Amino acid sequence: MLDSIATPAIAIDDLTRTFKGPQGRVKHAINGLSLRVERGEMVGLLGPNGAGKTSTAKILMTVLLPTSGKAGILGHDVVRDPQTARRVTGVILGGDAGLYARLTAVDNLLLFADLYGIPYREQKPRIRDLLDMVGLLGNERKRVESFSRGMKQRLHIARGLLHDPDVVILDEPSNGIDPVGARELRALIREQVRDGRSVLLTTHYMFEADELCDRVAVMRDGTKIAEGTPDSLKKQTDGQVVLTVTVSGVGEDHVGRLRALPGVHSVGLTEHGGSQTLDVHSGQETDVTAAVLAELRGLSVIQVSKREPTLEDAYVSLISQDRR
Ligand SMILES: Nc1ncnc2c1ncn2[C@@H]1O[C@H](COP(=O)(O)OP(=O)(O)OP(=O)(O)O)[C@@H](O)[C@H]1O
Repeated sequence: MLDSIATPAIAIDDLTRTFKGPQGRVKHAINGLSLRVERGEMVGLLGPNGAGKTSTAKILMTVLLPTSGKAGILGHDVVRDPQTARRVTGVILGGDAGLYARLTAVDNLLLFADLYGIPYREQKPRIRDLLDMVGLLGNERKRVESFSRGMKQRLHIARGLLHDPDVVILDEPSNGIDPVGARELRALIREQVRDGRSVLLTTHYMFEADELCDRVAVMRDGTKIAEGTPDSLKKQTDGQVVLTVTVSGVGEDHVGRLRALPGVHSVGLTEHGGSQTLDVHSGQETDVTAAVLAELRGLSVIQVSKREPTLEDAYVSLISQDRR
């Protein structure tokens, strides 16, 4: 049933990958993961640092072997038939790896077109189309070392799509990209699905997953702890409100005391240079505002507001529930 219309774009079954840690201790980077990406679907793989997202992406890219379990791209097993799996897969990474800084954009693409075995006469028109699509025409004769991070990322996309793959794996593509560049990047990613490609996206940016993905899977410690549409995950926080407090001077002891308050489900703390944001999740039936502010007495509270839960809130709630 290889590559038939019923074959999922990506099929991962009971996948495990272990590494030897210090003192020979076995560490499960992936622990029994099963996941499908259907044809024409974009699925987000979310999770905190060390959850196993990149290890999963690497197995799909055929650069890391699984310890057990199976993974296939369009029915091509990544261990038994890595060459075919690679041929149908485009890989788009974040950061500097995978591009030659001293070469121009067009020379980078010509080099990879050779590596992908694209016939010589097709290379130039294909490269021109891709440079046009990612908005780099006019800069194609400049060396990559002179490119901004956003321009490099657009070149990564062109590189990943050179051999016109049906399936695309994006590993944290917008890491370190400024908000305008990241928005352009999201539009480019969205176009890939419109063109009929199937996409697996790993990201730390919840609004990106919410905006782009048909479904998301949340991993923690190598295991999938939740899966569904962004809306279905948000619904799990139905009946919750988030009290957001901009403050400075909050420590772990404050967070611990806030978590213990009656009616509080979870607490998130984000640092932004001089200030901090506390997100306190609670049920609608209990107004925790007064109790929270009492715990923060003596600190400099800048702003207090209430809002509906976002995908990020659902994610934080899932991750902290799993911790308990
Ligand atoms: N080559 C390796 N040797 C030993 N341990 C590894 C290796 N690669 C990954 N790990 C471990 O496996 C676990 C999962 O790592 P992985 O990079 O897949 O997580 P991640 O979800 O992609 O994290 P991040 O969001 O930080 O990129 C981590 O504990 C990591 O330290």
